[in-house]
Amino acid sequence: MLVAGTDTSATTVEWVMALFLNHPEALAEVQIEIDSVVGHDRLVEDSDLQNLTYLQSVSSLKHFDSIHQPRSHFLMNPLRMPLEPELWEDLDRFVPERFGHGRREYKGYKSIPFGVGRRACPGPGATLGRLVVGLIVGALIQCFKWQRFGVEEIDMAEGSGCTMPPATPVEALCKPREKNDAVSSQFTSP
Ligand code: HEM
Repeated sequence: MLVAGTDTSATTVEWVMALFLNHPEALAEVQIEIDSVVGHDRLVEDSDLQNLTYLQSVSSLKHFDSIHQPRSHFLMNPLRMPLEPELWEDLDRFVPERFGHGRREYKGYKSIPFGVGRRACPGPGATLGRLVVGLIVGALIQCFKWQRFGVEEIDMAEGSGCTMPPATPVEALCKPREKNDAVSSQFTSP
């Protein structure tokens, strides 16, 4: 469980934050969404995720291809599926809406970042991966303002390793959002 759940989630959070840093307009939109769904008095919870559709759409872009190497012996290549132009239009464009408003990337099994069938990533309704990444990214955006160090975009080149981390670790500037002081303090409260 530790092995399946740590590097996979940490790497995906890093990629999702990189996407947000390169698309500040999407970051602003998600912050508005979180503020209106969750407010300023409590941290984002798992029951909120179904209503945070734009957050889920952007996160899906990177769930999309940050999968661990499949352990099954079935002859299928989940790493290729998100890169197939026959399955997906405008592959190189940032289009979170393709996953938006309740649409799921699994529809028709066009992408299976969490596997399928009996050995798939477990979870109540949503997979544990989707849940954990949604909660972490949601809390980071709810509580902090994020920006890149400069005008240069975050490098999206892939490094090596079975969870496919970024080639260059993602670095960014962040500062607490003042109106969320009450919520941020929950990070440190016992
Ligand atoms: C973005 C994060 C994650 C991704 C992309 C992901 C992806 C996957 C995939 C593709 C499989 C199926 C592997 C196979 O076909 O053999 C899997 C299985 C599994 N995952 Fe995840 N996962 C993530 C996060 C997590 C988390 C947070 C946990 C637990 C806290 C977790 C627990 C497991 C377990 C226990 C299995 C094995 C299920 C079984 O063999 O019956 N995963 N995951």
